[in-house]
Amino acid sequence: MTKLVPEVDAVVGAARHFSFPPPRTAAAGGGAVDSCRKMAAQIDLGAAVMGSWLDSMKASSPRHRLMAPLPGVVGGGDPEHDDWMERHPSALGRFEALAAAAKGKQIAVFLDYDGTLSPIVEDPDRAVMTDEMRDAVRGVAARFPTAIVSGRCRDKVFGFVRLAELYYAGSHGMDIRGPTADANHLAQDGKSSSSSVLCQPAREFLPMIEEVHGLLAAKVEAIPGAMVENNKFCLSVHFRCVDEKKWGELFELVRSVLKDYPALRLTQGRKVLEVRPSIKWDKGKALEFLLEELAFADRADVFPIYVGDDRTDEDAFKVLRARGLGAGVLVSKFPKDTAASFSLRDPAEVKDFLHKLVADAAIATS
Ligand SMILES: O=P(O)(O)OC[C@H]1O[C@H](O[C@H]2O[C@H](CO)[C@@H](O)[C@H](O)[C@H]2O)[C@H](O)[C@@H](O)[C@@H]1O
Repeated sequence: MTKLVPEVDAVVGAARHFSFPPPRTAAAGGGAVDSCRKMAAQIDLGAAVMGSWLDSMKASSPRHRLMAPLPGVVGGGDPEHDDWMERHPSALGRFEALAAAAKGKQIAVFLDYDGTLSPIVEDPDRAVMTDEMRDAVRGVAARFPTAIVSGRCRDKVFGFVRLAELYYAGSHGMDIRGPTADANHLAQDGKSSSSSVLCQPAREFLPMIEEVHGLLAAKVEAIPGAMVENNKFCLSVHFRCVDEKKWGELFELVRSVLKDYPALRLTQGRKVLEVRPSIKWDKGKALEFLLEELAFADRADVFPIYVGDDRTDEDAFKVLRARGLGAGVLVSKFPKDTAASFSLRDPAEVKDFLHKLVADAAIATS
């Protein structure tokens, strides 16, 4: 039986009213990472249901936009907006509360790339980061340990960010490397060094991913606008530029290829189907690994801040919430079910937030 199922239920299940700081739960409290390989166990995801996948693909493009509040009106007069903003206040508007919770603690910053540091665009190869955003990330990295956690291939996201002093967790956390130089040094060839690779829990899947990439790339040619991106340990099948009437056909095509690869699973991001190894590893596990790597895992005086916009970032938000640690910040203009505590509307607000973090740290140490 083919083992594919959308991961939307986990996100929907997170739709509760949360206070800040988030409550500690016993469930995931102690989960220190011994080694990435040890935690990469196989999981069974059950059977796929075509209808629910199509619903999920449609839900990856919400139409109900969060309005900027009108002067004197809490949320622009929209009760849904007001309710959502109450549960996920702006990390800028409530910056003082967030800074107060972090006061005296070691901050560590984890940043998703697409939709967080760069705006979503039609062509994935053109999702560049502005110099202003790079300056903001550089400033944060000079103060706090900072990581990029992306679904992209590690070298590709490094090519966009080009800051050697960061940690990079590519392929949804399945390819982690540490900083390669001090804050003023950029890699000469625009590529990252392999000498600082810390964790690759899906290495044995590389030949299979290559093979499936070839099969999928050839097949999706039949669907105008569809495109397969090779992210090394996972694949992205993009449908942003595909006519909605063809989404079902595209999904069936992907499923027809994956039925012969039960060791792979399918998840979903923003107008993208993600083909990944069926190992129990995601951005949440990558966050745990990095906290361990930084020797922060067992410290109560650590305040991780994770900023992301996508369903795949929910795994990291859930880790923070389960541990009662730090703050998850969802980047979204739309009310979404999320385990994050705070929100920001778009990458421009992310940039302002990063600047504020640096300014606040400067005041605290002056
Ligand atoms: O974890 P992330 O860094 O957010 O990466 C997730 C996926 O991001 C990219 O796709 C998304 O952004 C594209 C460019 O704006 C957009 O065209 C696409 O529709 C989005 O899904 C990237 O291309 C994927 O490989 C990543 O998995």
